[in-house]
Amino acid sequence: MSLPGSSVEELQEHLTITDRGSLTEFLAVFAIHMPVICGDLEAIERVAYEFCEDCSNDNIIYCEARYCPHLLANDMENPFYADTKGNVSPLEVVKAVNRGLKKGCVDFNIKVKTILCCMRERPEWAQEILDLCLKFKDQGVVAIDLAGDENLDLKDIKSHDEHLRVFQEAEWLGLSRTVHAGENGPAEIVREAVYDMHAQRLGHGYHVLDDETLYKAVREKGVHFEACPVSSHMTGSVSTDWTKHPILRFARDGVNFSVNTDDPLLIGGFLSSEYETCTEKIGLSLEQIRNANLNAARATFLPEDEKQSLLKQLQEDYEKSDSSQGD
Ligand SMILES: O=c1[nH]cnc2c1ncn2[C@@H]1O[C@H](CO)[C@@H](O)[C@H]1O
Repeated sequence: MSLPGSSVEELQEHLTITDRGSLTEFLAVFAIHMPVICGDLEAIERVAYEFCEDCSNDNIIYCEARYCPHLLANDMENPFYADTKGNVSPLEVVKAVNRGLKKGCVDFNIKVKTILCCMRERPEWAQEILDLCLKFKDQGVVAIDLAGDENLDLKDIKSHDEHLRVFQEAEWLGLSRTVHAGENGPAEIVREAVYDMHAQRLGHGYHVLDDETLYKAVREKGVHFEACPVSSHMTGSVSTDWTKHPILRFARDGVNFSVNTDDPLLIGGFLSSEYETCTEKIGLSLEQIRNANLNAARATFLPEDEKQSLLKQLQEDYEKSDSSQGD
């Protein structure tokens, strides 16, 4: 295996992004570590298992984690990250992730579901990803996503027809949908995600603010914004001035948004560091962060009864924490 650095600490320096750059630079880091686990089912299962441990250590009680099975597989003619073709299919990848999560959820007393990502640069994978979502609908896969660099699509400001088709089919089949849109791309991609791809949630979505009419419409529609404060800054997707961060406006306007981590390995922190950024840099209040978490629970892709019990648990925990502070 070839990896930069001669110790874990040195490797970490290559993987953790400390300077603000572009989304393209941000995504380029995946090329360092992904070839190491790509096609290695044992490693993939272990990563999924340890992900539960990391979540639990950060006091997370429920999480929807997203990944693209094809990026971890190596059985295609041109594997994305592997140097050579192997025999690990996207199906085997999903099974390995499910095994790791199943065990991890029990051992660390946490609930983790998954969202499978289509990639903007590989529309030819989309149908198989939809098929995998449907196949594993009762085994932890809760939704379909579209990830990747939005600027790739900017030539005609439109996503690939195949992605539109697959998301329309997902809606038709009753599968939940989220789309990375308006992160570094324009408001038009948000419009497309909501109206042409029927996204109930948006990955990031910040640039909706460039179009006030659209902003009003999606706000009224109750579309949920999955904001990722640290990464939004690292990818250069928002202003360098933290106090002008889109989520401040979202919070003020009562927009349905939540606080999430985007690629903890790259940003070198987990959910608590996002909260820290929200309070210390952006200036959100504790109340606003709690509201964001309640929004997150309401916007989960869980069945209604599980959603209600998650909401109840959060509310009870917040009340408990308030009353213990009053003592
Ligand atoms: O912030 C992001 N915007 C767009 N694509 C992303 C972002 N973070 C990660 N990925 C891409 O989506 C895949 C599944 O998570 C990752 O492997 C990466 O290629």
